[in-house]
Amino acid sequence: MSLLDVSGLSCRFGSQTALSDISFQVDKGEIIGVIGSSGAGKSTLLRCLCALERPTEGHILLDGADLTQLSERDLVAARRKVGLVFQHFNLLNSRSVAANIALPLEIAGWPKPRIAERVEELLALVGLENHGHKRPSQLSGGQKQRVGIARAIANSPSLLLCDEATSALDPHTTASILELLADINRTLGLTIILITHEMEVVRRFAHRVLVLDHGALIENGSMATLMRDSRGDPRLERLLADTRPGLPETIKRQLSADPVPGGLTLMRIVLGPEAAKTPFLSLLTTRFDQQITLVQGGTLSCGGDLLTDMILAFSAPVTEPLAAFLEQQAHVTEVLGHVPSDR
Ligand SMILES: Nc1ncnc2c1ncn2[C@@H]1O[C@H](COP(=O)(O)OP(=O)(O)OP(=O)(O)O)[C@@H](O)[C@H]1O
Repeated sequence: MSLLDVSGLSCRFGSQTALSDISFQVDKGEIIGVIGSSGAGKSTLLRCLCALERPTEGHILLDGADLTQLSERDLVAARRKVGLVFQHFNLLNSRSVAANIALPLEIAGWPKPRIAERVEELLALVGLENHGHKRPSQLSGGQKQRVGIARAIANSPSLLLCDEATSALDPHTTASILELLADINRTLGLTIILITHEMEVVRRFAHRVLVLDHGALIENGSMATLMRDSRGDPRLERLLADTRPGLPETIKRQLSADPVPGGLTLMRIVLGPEAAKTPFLSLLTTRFDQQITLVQGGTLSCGGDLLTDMILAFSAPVTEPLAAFLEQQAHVTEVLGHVPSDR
């Protein structure tokens, strides 16, 4: 049984539909990235998943309990199963770092000595051993988010929801927070749903991607699947644009849909984890009478897997045997167009 089973979820505010008939499952230990442009419904989904919003229709089963059917009293207990990490940390500056982390444990009625022990354990887990006595205002943004994460996992939730958890951080700090979350996922087996508008974060961190668009779930798969399905879908192409190798402007200007006599054919090729380990380019050159140039791209880390996402220039028209070979070896092949060879 899945840890989380969302079925037929819709949420409307008057005539405004924020979520429309959404269904997906999440297994224990998965890291899911939820992405979509502004107004796609990400925050509404997050609020439904932590039972802060009652959906208009549908069911949300977390550990077998339907959040949409629970009484207010049972919801309090159910909400403890969901940890929340916020974009702006939401720490209380009137309390020390340790007391911020202790807060959910106090609310849950833990005895004081056990709280102190647990807080020490959590401070060590997030790499803030000697910072417990400080006020949040004395910490950097990355350290504040570490406190936010420690507080969110204090009660050992089944699910950690991260709401734009890295959007207020610089790229270096973002990387260190994602590393911490990946560590927590690996060591504690904690299931994580990360809601963000940053594709790069999803690409590096998530095992699976859910794409929301105008309240509908339009994609649910690995990063490799998303790359394949994005062909010809402007909504997905737009989301992926910043995170994929693109053509330089000078080449783009010369691109034609029709073959150019004596020119080059430009193709986007995505290789899955297995093919990404093979000497793919030399294989192509030796097997087929072609000169092949790497125009852009290389190997990327995608949620723990390696994918190669590249644009290649082929010196001669792509023959049927070559096309068949590419189709068989590559996860995605897409002819982008043709350019003169003296570009
Ligand atoms: N309480 C509300 N009352 C009315 N409309 C709402 C309410 N909450 C959300 N909406 C509408 O539902 C749609 C989805 O909003 P939501 O905030 O979930 O999107 P989002 O993907 O999180 O956007 P953003 O990235 O800008 O935060 C939007 O059109 C929004 O205006």
